[in-house]
Amino acid sequence: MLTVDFANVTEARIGPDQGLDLERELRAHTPPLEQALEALWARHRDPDMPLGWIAVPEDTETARAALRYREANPWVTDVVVLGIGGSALGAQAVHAALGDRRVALHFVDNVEPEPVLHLLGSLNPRTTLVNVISKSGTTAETMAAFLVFRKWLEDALGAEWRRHVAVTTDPKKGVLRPYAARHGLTAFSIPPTVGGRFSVLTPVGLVPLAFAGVDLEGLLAGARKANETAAAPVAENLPAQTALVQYLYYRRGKPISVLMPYSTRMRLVPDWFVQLHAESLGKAESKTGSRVHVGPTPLKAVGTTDQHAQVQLYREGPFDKLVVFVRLERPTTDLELPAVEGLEALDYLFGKRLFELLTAEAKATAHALAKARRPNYTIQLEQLDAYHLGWLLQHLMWQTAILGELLGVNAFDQPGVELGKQYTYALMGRAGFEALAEELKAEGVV
Ligand SMILES: O=P(O)(O)OC[C@H]1O[C@](O)(CO)[C@@H](O)[C@@H]1O
Repeated sequence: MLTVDFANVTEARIGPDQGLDLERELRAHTPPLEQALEALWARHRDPDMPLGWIAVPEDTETARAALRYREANPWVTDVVVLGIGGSALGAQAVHAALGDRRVALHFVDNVEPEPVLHLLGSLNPRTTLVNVISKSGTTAETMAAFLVFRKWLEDALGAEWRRHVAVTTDPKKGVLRPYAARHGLTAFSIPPTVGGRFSVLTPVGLVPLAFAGVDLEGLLAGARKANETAAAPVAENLPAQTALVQYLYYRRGKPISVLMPYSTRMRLVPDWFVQLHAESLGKAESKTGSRVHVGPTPLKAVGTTDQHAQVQLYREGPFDKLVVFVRLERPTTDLELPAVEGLEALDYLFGKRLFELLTAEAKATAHALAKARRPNYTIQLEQLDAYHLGWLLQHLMWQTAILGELLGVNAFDQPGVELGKQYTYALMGRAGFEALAEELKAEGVV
């Protein structure tokens, strides 16, 4: 089960000035929420709409293909994922939470030379598979990494390098697809209707996660469950409800949305969430073309770790945050805290279990924030497994899409990152970008 405890956003818990009368708000906002859900569901199979992520969990064949690929390549000890943003963050998050470590996954999502060289130096090319992932098949960082790793493989293996590369990209666009065809490389397709940050359950995530031993069918089944809740009436529709709470607080002077799982294993889920919310919702223009400059600022945190780094600010700083906790209801395994003679001051811990302390810390922090009139709600997962993580990820995708509808923006483009990419091309001397290079010179950038 995935449930949400909204007690700490209610007026009863945090006072009328910061709290919501949730029942009233839900009633008042049922029409726009219904409209948002209808708009998303009605177009989710439209080949011209970027809503393919809704149907992705039904595609169990891709998961089977990923598993077959893993089984056909038992020699692999290390998978290097070359990808950035939506082409890396989802798999990284799931891998950190559930990867079994029999095959090591490495993510190259930056172009800083030292870590790349360090990784190359630590790998055996004979047992390494390079999975280059790019929806557009053009991203400079990913392409640069591919140039490096492809040569590294060829230098060590000669013509055999081809068996060590898998390409995951758009079925038609970009430079990778024709290159893969020319060299007979294994290639997986990212459905054109699924944007990068919504693609964790496509081959983008499924191929590396198959090697990491993750239960792919579990992930998809959990995501299908999230779809079920997103199809429910608003009164039982969790993604609609969390989107509404996010929306109302954003409109009421809380521009920052924190995601704080109480789990080191889930520590990278907020990184994935940050891209999801930031690129989807941070927009200059509304769907009707008016200037809006909207978007909650997503912030990442991990409990309990960040209790000792960020919670001071959350509790006493500006009243500008909505904090969302993610808490597990039971551990996968646990540890008892032994009694130690001479440390009787710690006897409140003796005989207790680590998970009990973790849970107490999460509940205590949520309540301490509420006492300081800081709204927060808690997403509760029965346990950390593929099913519940798949459910959470798809829930957050739904929340983002619904929030986009409420804010009146297109949640599926990212025009704001384009100019920076073009300036990079100009600085790197790419043909066709001479005018921009001149502009940069005239403006004193170079
Ligand atoms: O998968 P691609 O096309 O290489 O893109 C990587 C990332 O770059 C962006 O286009 C811009 O940051 C993201 O939306 C995307 O996830």
